[in-house]
Amino acid sequence: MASPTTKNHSHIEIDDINEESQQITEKDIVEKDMAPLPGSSIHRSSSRPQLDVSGAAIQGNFEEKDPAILLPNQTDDISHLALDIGGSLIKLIYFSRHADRQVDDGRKRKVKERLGVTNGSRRSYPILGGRLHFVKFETSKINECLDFIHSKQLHCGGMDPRCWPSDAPPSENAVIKATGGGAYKFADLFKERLGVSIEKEDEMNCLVSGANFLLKAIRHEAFTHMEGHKEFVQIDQNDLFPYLLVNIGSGVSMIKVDGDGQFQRVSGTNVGGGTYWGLGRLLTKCKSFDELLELSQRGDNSTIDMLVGDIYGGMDYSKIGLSASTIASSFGKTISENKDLEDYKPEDISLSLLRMISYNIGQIAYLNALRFGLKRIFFGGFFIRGHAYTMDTISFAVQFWSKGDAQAMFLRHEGFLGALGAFMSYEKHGLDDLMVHQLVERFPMGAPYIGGNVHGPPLGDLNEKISWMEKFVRKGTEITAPVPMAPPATTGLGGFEVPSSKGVLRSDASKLNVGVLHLVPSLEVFPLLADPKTYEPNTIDLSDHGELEYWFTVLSEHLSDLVDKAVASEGGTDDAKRRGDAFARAFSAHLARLMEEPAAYGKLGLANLLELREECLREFHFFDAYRTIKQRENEASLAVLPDLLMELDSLTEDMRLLTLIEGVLAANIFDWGSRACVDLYHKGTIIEIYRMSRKKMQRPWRVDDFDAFKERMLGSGDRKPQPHKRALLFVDNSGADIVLGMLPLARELLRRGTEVVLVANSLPALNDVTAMELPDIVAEAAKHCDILRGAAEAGGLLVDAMSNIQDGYKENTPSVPLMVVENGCGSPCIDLRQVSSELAAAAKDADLVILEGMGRSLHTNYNAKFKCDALKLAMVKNQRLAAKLVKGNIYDCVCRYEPAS
Ligand SMILES: Nc1ncnc2c1ncn2[C@@H]1O[C@H](COP(=O)(O)OP(=O)(O)O)[C@@H](O)[C@H]1O
Ligand SMILES: CC(C)(COP(=O)(O)O)[C@@H](O)C(=O)NCCC(=O)O
Ligand SMILES: [Mn+2]
Repeated sequence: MASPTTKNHSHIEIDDINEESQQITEKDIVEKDMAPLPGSSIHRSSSRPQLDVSGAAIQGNFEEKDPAILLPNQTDDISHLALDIGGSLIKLIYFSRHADRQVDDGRKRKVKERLGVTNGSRRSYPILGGRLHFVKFETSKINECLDFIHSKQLHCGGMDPRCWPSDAPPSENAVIKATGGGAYKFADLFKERLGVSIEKEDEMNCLVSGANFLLKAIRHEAFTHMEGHKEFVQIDQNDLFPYLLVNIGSGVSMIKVDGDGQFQRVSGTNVGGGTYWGLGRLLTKCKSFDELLELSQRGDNSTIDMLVGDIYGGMDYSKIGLSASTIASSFGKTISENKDLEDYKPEDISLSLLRMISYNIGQIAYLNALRFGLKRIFFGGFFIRGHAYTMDTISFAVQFWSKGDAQAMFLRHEGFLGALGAFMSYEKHGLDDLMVHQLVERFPMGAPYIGGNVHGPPLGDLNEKISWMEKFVRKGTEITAPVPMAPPATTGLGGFEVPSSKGVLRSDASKLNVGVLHLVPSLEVFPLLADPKTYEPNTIDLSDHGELEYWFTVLSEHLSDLVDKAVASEGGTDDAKRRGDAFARAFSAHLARLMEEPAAYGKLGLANLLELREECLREFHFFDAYRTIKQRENEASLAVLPDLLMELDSLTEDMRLLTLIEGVLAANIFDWGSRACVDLYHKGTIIEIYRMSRKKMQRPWRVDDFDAFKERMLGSGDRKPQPHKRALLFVDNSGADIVLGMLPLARELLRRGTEVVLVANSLPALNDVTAMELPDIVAEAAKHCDILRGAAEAGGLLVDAMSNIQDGYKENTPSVPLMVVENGCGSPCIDLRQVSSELAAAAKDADLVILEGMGRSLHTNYNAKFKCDALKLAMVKNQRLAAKLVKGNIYDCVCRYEPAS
């Protein structure tokens, strides 16, 4: 019987949030390896501490997912912290180890044995997980930075990452990598205050290795931003170089990048971010950079700038392509009038200044690109600050001067390039070896609200985090989403109109356009994808505003029911209620944030939203909200399974196959993620609903390739086809769905000599069955079925689970095996670019893939093409999706069969 499982979810860490400032700058990124990487291409200085890996041994169980490495001969204290101390801002990156240790159950051991799963794919050494946190401070407030490092003991990183950060004081030779001018300027202060030495890394080198890493390893890193429209650019790793990197910090560096470690600083300009902020501050009396930026949004630069129209009596100078609204001379109007500074609106000054500087940088950048024949220009640095108008202005300049030949692109981690490069220069981290599919982006609870500087000690535990959420939410109006989308507005000739004042630039929020990137070294690309390069998991692209609005409403309306289930799953205690409330607030805030700026967290599809919801639940320690429901439905379904099997066995082969597919589709109605279905459940018992659903299974289904599938399975006439060798069944919900739908189908395949691998979620999501739960369910079902029993035994599934089952069966079929693998996901949808190594290994011999359920086969993968035969089975439990995807109605069914492509 499926029992509620308590998985080890401790890898879901709490992001540190500062209560005092209500600002967070923790941009947790990447987890990383601890082992040195041979042949790594980034520059490494010989003076840096090296890891002594002699005598390295795996500590603990070799079978463990990410066993720690013991380095007995390692003596150096190697810091897990890197800094970029610039003229304006300090960028800090630190590493924290994943605290999780996955449960190493019997199923996993068996699967590894049988499928030959390795730890990670290509490596000869084990990998330690972890993640990088991204923080920034104003350079003028360096003491806050030092306090932060001290409070988190970031400078005391010992070598054993499992107890890192440690409480041990830094040893004599503790070293922190740092780049930027402050690495020189503040070296003594670091020694004095923290007792650590700063090891300086070259700034340009760091910028380049940081940018190369981001462009290669992070899927939605680079984007264009034109006329308010943000579009992510898929970078082909093999066609990245050469490019121009323009880092707009206090000053501006322009670097021609030809490869890893191959670059030349070809130009720069002293008119940069420091100029905007410095001059702006003097001219407007603004107290912060963000205030200045916000002012610009309400400004009208035509009161300050001399426009072409001012010179040409309101006319365009069309002969040379200049519209009347083009700026002829920045600040030019202020000379001809008898006015003082006070007579100008600070808003107008800020805008004029912003345009002046952004255009200028865009133009110089383009000229340098032209000098070297570079088509692509990436802009980084914190001057950009994710600000739509700044990006539009730069893009416009590049487009205007290049006549559309060159393209400006921006980076989501804009200001962290140098710090990232400094971090990567630690020999042991080897971030540059990471593959894009090993990074998973997560969005911490604070993401919708905060960003900015850290003051005071970070938050510690869940309780503090909830209080913070409560306190923050009480402030009501502050929870709005930030960066306004500039409206499409150009004159067609030259120059933008005044930016829209629609929306507000929340000074504290828009900085967090990056989420948390976890490194999961064991993730792999699903080997059976026909073309991983063009594969896009999401069927529904939420960049269509109507679509976005609809799905946001669906998820919002579902929220209270979900909270009820989550709270009940934790015993309905006051603590659970408080957590439930905090979860609802956090998730709603994400939705609000994304409603304002759908691309804030990278390209947004429905699958991302559904996953975000699960992540938010886990963040507030709801590890399995539907556990009781799942258990109840499993029991009810297992009770009727023997009758169903008998009924199936009495049918002819043809009828049986049809009845089995009907059964899968009918049982897919048990979906607690669908509003319509949840309403249904109030109207009858599980078995009644199942029967009703089966009765309604009239063919033809809305998408009905059953006949083609049947022909492949059973042949036609005298032709008896070879059975498939191995089928991967991506299973969906617990209860009837798995027990009365997918297991009987698995049994049929087994009966026909096909090995079956049940592919289930690694973590709970809605009422989906997990890989952990499946062996118990299979064991229970096997009590009623020889085929299942033999196969489960052959697949090593019954070793633990069946230990208390009395043996009453004759082993008359030396079966093909039935196995269970986890898919590496914790969401109702599945992104096949990032699956577990177990699943990747199981896929090697598979020649049939069956995807079941709306999440796995409609919201995601409906359009996926496979190298092998594929069957997609789902009941469409949402009216809009039915109409859009299959031109049908709610409860219509999809049976899509696609032979190997
Ligand atoms: N909170 C902020 N405080 C000061 N400057 C900021 C802030 N946010 C963005 N900026 C802009 O970012 C610039 C600094 O960018 P950055 O990439 O950190 O360069 P640097 O390494 O020179 O400090 C500033 O000159 C300013 O234009
Ligand atoms: C979350 C789901 C994808 C789960 O469906 P399943 O994969 O279990 O068939 C689905 O229930 C869904 O799209 N729900 C939201 C839409 C609605 O409530 O109508
Ligand atoms: Mn489901």
